[in-house]
Amino acid sequence: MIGAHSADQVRAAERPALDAGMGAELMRRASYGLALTITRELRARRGRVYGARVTGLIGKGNNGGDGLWALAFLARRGVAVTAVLVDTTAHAEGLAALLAAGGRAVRLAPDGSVPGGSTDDGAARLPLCTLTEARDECVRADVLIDAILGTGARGGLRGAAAGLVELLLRERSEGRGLPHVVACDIPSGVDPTTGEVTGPVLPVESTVTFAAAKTGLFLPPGAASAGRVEVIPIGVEDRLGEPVVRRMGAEDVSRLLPRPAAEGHKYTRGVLGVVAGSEEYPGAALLACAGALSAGAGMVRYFGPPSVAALINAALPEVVCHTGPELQGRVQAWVLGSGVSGEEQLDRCRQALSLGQPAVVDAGALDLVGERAVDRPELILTPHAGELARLLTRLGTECDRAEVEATAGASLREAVRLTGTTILLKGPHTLCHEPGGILFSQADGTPWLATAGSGDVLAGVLGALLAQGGVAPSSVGEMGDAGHWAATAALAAAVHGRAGRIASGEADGGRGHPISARDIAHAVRFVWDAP
Ligand SMILES: NC(=O)C1=CN([C@@H]2O[C@H](COP(=O)(O)OP(=O)(O)OC[C@H]3O[C@@H](n4cnc5c(N)ncnc54)[C@H](OP(=O)(O)O)[C@@H]3O)[C@@H](O)[C@H]2O)[C@@H](O)CC1
Ligand SMILES: Nc1ncnc2c1ncn2[C@@H]1O[C@H](COP(=O)(O)OP(=O)(O)O)[C@@H](O)[C@H]1O
Ligand SMILES: [K+]
Repeated sequence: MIGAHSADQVRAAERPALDAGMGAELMRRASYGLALTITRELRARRGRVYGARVTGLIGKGNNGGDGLWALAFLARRGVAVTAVLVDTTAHAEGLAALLAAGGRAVRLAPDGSVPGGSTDDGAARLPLCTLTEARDECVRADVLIDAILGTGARGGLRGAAAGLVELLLRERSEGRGLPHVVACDIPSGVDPTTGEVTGPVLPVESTVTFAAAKTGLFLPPGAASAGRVEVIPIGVEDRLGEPVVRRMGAEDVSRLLPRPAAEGHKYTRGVLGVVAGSEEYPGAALLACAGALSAGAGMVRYFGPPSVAALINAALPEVVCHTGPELQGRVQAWVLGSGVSGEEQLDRCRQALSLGQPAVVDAGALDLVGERAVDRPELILTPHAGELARLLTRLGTECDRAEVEATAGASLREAVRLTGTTILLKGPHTLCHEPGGILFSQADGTPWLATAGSGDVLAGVLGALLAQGGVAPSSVGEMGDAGHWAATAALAAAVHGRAGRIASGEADGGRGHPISARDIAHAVRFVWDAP
C-alpha cells in the first residue's frame, strides 16, 4: 500500500528538523537521492554515466536548490551538467556547489529574449540565454531535471518558465523528441496537494519525491503528468501521520482478493443481484453479469425484461434470470443501473435500493440518487466525470465534465458529502472515497480499457466483490481510517485495471493490443493468480 501526504503534512513533518538546523542535511539527502536515480537512468540508457549530459530547469526556491545539488553530484561523476535558472535568483549554496563541481549555469532572460533584470545573489553574474537557447540546451540533454517548483508552488508556472515549458511541449507535440524528464519532488505546475493544474506542465517519465508521495501525484489531472513515482526517505517519515490518499499495490490486491473457504458453498460465497440492461441496451446486462461471474460471485441473479434474460441465458447459462416485476430470491449485494432505461427497470432498481443492502449504483440508476436524503456508504456510485458533473448539478453544485476533470479530488469529495454515499470516479486514474474515509487512487489499467462496455464489466466486478463480503474488516483496520466501502471499490478498480492489462497483452510485457469489454470480463479471473 502506498500512502500519499499533503504538502502541509510534509512541511509539518520537516519543521522540527528545520528548526534544529538540519535543513541543509535534508536537502543533501533529497538531492543525493535524485542524483542516484538519474545515474541509474543514465546507465540504463547509455551503459555508463561518465560523459552523459544532464540539464536542470531551476526555480528560485528549495526545489531549485535540490536540482542544483543533484547537478553538482552528477558533475562529480563526470556528467556534463547545465543549470538553466528560470528566475532572477537561485538557491545560493546550491548554485555555489554546482559551479565548484565544474557545472555550467545560465540564466533565462526575464522576458525570454532580452538581457536584463536585477538579482541579489550569484545568479547575477551568470550569462543570460534566450528561450530558444534554453530549449536547445534542454533538447540536447540525455536527462532533463524539472526543478522549477515543488511544495512551495502557488498556482502554475508563470513568465519565462512558462514560456520555456510551452516551447518544450511544442517540440514534443511536433514529434521532435525530448530527453527523458525527471521531476524533482513534483512536476512543476501541478498543485502538490490537489493535483490541479494551472498553466503549462511538462509531463515527466518519473518523479523523484521526498519524504512521502505528495497527494497531487496521485490525483488527476496532475497525476497524469507524474510518470513513475519514486519516494526518497529523508528522515522525517515518522512524523508524517496518516496518509490522506492511498494506492493499493500488487501485494495488497493479491492479499485482499476474496478466496472461497474450504467448506464454502455457492450461497456462502455470495449471491449478486443484477438489475441492468434494457431492450435498448441489452449488452450492458450481459457484460455486468460476465464481469461478476469472472470475479467469483457464488451465483448471479438477473432481473429484467424477457428479451434481455433470453440473451443472457444463451451466452451465460450460469446466470439465474427473473423476468417478473417484483424482485425475488435472496442476494447479498446488487448491481443497479448499467444500461438501464425505461420505468420498468428503474422501478426494479428502486425496489433494490429500498432493501438497504450494499449496491453498485451505475449509469441509469445514478438518477435515483438524491431522490431522498441518504446516508448510505454501502451504496457505491460509479460515475465517470460526465456523470459526476450531472449528479453534482442536480444536487445544486452546477458544473460540467471539464470542471470535474480539472478538480477531480475536490469534486469527488463534494459529491460524497452531498450524497452520503461512497463514490468510485472512473477515468485513467480511478478515485474512490466514502464519507469520513480517506481517498484511494488506482492507476492499474491501460488506455485500452477505454472501450464501450468496460464500465459495465467494472460494475459487475465490484458487485461480485461486495457479494463476497468485500475487503475483510481486519484488512481495513490495517489501513487506518481507510473505510471498508472505498477499499472494496479500490480493489475492484485494481482488478479491472489489471484485467485490462492481461487482456491487452501488456501484463506479459507486450506493447498492448485492442480489447473489447468481453475480453476484459474474461481476463478478470486471471487477476486472482497473477504474480
Ligand atoms: N523544506 C525542507 O526541509 C526540504 C525541502 N525540499 C525541497 O524544497 C521544496 C520546497 O521548497 P520551497 O518551499 O522553497 O518552495 P519551491 O517549491 O522551491 O518554490 C517556491 C518558490 O517559488 C516561488 N513560486 C511559488 N509559486 C510560483 C509560481 N507559480 N511561479 C513562479 N514562482 C513561484 C516562490 O516565490 P514567491 O512567489 O513567494 O516570491 C518561492 O520562492 C520541495 O519541493 C523539495 O524539493 C527538500 O530539499 C527536502 C527538504
Ligand atoms: N485512459 C484510460 N486509462 C485507463 N483506464 C481507463 C481509461 N479510460 C477509461 N478507463 C477505464 O475504463 C472504464 C470506462 O468506463 P465507462 O466510462 O463507464 O465506459 P462505458 O460506459 O463505455 O462502459 C472505467 O473503468 C475507466 O476507469
Ligand atoms: K519540480
